[in-house]
Amino acid sequence: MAPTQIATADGLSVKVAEGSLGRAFVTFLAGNGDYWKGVVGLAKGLRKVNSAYPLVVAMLPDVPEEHREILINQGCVLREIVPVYPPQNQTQFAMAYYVINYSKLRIWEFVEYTKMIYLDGDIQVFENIDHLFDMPDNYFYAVKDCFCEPSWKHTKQYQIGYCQQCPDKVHWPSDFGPKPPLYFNAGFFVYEPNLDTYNDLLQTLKITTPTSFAEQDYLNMYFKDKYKPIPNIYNLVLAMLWRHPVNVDLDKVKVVHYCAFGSKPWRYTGKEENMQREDIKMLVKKWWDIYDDETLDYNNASNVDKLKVAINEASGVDFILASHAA
Ligand SMILES: O=c1ccn([C@@H]2O[C@H](COP(=O)(O)OP(=O)(O)O)[C@@H](O)[C@H]2O)c(=O)[nH]1
Ligand SMILES: OC[C@H]1O[C@H](O[C@@H]2[C@@H](O)[C@H](O)[C@@H](O)[C@H](O)[C@@H]2O)[C@H](O)[C@@H](O)[C@H]1O
Repeated sequence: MAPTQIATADGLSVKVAEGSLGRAFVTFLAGNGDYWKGVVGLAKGLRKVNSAYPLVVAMLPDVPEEHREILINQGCVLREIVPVYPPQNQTQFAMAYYVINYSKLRIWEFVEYTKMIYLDGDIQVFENIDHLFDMPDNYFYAVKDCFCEPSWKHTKQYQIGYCQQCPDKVHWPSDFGPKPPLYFNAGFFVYEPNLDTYNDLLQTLKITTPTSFAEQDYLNMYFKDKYKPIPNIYNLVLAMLWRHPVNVDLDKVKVVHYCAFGSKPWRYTGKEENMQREDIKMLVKKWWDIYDDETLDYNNASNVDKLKVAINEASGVDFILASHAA
């Protein structure tokens, strides 16, 4: 396959063969708000669990230079991406800003990597999950979501109390047509970058009517035949703690997804519903313990860590050149 043209920090232009950079984690960052704190926490969390792979940040052009420098100084490999927008439509997204999440689709273009694990910026990894890269290729691995939060109130599932987390509690009525296929949370997934898939994702999006959970709905439709559920220890959607506690063994959870309303650790006030729960307070503290741990900062990292990043930094685009030149 054609090599990828990349620029190195010293201005040389080199070609990197597709797949030559192997495996990496990747997250998505947009805007000049405070999600960069989530990405710093994620970078430090992956370092704490001694992951063998770097963290790539797919970021929109609106991420300010100050935040980029912080992320570079925390050993992140920054890749600037162009936004992806869905077709113009009157859709009411569950959250208005979800429209920017379609830009996640750009990560299928990162074909200098053979396999990547995508994590939202509001996710923390508390135990090593490198073994997930060894799962068989050609599938889309993710954790089943839950339909019981009010953010689902527009759906038939929510209205009749049906949830894939407890399919025997309320059965799907036969006159509603076929039961919904298994549905994953798009905040964490294992996938393989591929240009054919990437181009088809973008082309298919142009003829797909947007729906309330934006790119999460779209990815569930697109990968419905390749989707393989993995245990929720790899992406604990926090609402599971009060919606389906019997499905959660917190002692075994490796990855926590701070997506419940009011649970973003860097914004936590404890005032929202469920946010005074002891388990929530414990998980928010666990996140802060990593974020505040200076021994986990990149400048205190091992040389192996720095070599890992240096090899991958070569895959950066011109803006790394620009930031060093600034
Ligand atoms: O202003 C924003 C909003 C979202 N995001 C990214 O998009 C992901 C998904 O958004 P969010 O976490 O709010 O979705 P949730 O899983 O909480 O519904 C975030 O984790 C970030 O990685 C971002 O970078 N800036
Ligand atoms: O753009 C749609 C988003 O949909 C998902 O978030 C939702 C989903 O998990 C619901 O089930 C929860 O009820 C809700 O709280 C939560 O925000 C993904 O985590 C996020 O990355 C992104 O794809």
